[in-house]
Amino acid sequence: QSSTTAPKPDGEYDYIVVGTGSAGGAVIHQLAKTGARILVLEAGRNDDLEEVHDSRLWGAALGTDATKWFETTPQNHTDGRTHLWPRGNVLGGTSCLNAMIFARGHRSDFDSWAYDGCYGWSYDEVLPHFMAMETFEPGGEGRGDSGPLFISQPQDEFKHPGAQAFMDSCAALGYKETPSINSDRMSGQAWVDFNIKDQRRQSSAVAFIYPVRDQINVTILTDAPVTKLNMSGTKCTGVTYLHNDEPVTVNASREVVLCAGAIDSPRLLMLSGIGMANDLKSVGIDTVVELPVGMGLQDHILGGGPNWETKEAVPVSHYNHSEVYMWERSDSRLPAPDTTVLYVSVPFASTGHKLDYQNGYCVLSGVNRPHSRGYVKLQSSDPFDAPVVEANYLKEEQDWKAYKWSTELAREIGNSEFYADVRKREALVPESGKMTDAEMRDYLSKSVNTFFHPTSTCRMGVGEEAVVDPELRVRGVEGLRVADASIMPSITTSNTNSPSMMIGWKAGDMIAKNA
Ligand SMILES: Cc1cc2nc3c(=O)[nH]c(=O)nc-3n(C[C@H](O)[C@H](O)[C@H](O)COP(=O)(O)OP(=O)(O)OC[C@H]3O[C@@H](n4cnc5c(N)ncnc54)[C@H](O)[C@@H]3O)c2cc1C
Repeated sequence: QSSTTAPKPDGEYDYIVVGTGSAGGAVIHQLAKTGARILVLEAGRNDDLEEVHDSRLWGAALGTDATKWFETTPQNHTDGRTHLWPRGNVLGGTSCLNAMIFARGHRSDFDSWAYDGCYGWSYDEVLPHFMAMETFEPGGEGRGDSGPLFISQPQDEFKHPGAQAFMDSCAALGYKETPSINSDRMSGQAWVDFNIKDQRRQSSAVAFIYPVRDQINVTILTDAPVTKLNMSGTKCTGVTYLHNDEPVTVNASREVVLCAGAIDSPRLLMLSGIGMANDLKSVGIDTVVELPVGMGLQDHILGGGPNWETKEAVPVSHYNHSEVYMWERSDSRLPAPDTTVLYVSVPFASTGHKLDYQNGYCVLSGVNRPHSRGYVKLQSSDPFDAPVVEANYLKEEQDWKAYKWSTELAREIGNSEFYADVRKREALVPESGKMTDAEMRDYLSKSVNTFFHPTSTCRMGVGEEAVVDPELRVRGVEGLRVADASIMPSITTSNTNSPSMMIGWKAGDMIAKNA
């Protein structure tokens, strides 16, 4: 872990924001406008790396020091494999690594949060925040036209032929196209919205932090890992972070806002004595406030089974290799989609499978309303020790059903006539294309990959499961909020960048209102 050598912050700060990811960037943007004195501490590096900015290089950013890696425990239902979870370690956090699909979520995601007591978080109430933060290039009802985050769609002249074949296959199977994944109807096949402007990534750093970083009230340190939240009784007074490898204490006169993401936010809370007493005791930490920190972890599965070898090289995507998605219901009795399928213009398999060719395409299959939940726990009281990450993929039978349904749909799409000219053969399945139930279960468990969407480890709510209240204040603690993907009571149906940004934006507004 590197440590900052920038001049030490010597001022007084109203707010300390820990982490500059999807949510943190939006918090900083909104708080900066208030004129309050803000210190931003980011553990990772600066974002001066081409791999982070060129949208076509997104996979390459994973091979740089802008990425750090967590690993799950061996998973019972994924053939005993562990799964690597990359996270952004850079100004802009994981918004600098992600595939740039911009999907807000289904109306029912937010309505269910509100129904469970998270007042202020229903779809109608979060929509103005989604709208305020964006400028949607094509425009339209329910979309923003003056926010700092630029959102576009693939342009006709650059659309990928394999993506077009996906749209045609879905239509031929009877599914209805939707104009945008962020329109009133999320279900159906669509050309995606993405946070890309002129082949450049709109990370939360570029969109939210750059416009305010030179303001006199904003101090930003990168390479400044926070190791602990400082507590005086049950009040959070500030943080300790590493400066020139030395621990330094800084105070916040108003609040500390924790935006370290779904693994590191619960980790920092637990390291500071906020967590489950028995677990903390087992690693030698005294409990200050007992809360179910780390519990409730969710992630989407992204299955990498359905792959096809092609006769020739597949054209290179002008964008991010995944220009089309379809969200659908695995059971027509469901009120909202619980699965996704998406075309990718390169081969992609999980660690459970090996592909023995270069040229190909795949149709990935996702479980987007998972019932399974896991946890994050500390392994020790050392802030740099890896945490225990138990994903519990496919623990609940309902998730198997949804996964099987979406994988079968993905196979149907990839085997359709619309790929007949380019397809050589389907990989990873018997030549007949048919599998027994046992073979299918084996294929599915080997295909499981993460969608890279961990959430819900510091859940917002009003009951015993809640770590933060609907204003995102840590329950029973003064001067401390959490604002990032960890606060989602349940994971959104969508990919998680857009809702994380909204959470940060809304948090900034809520804090500013109380200031
Ligand atoms: C490979 C990949 C592809 C993805 N693709 C998509 C996609 O296409 N669309 C989509 O919507 N989502 C996608 N996601 C998921 C999405 O990017 C994340 O859900 C989202 O960025 C989470 O935001 P966050 O604010 O919660 O956390 P993060 O963005 O991870 O931010 C946390 C920040 O806190 C910092 N931090 C952590 N610990 C400390 C500490 N101790 N001190 C100081 N700072 C600290 C980190 O360095 C980081 O900058 C993808 C993710 C990955 C990894």
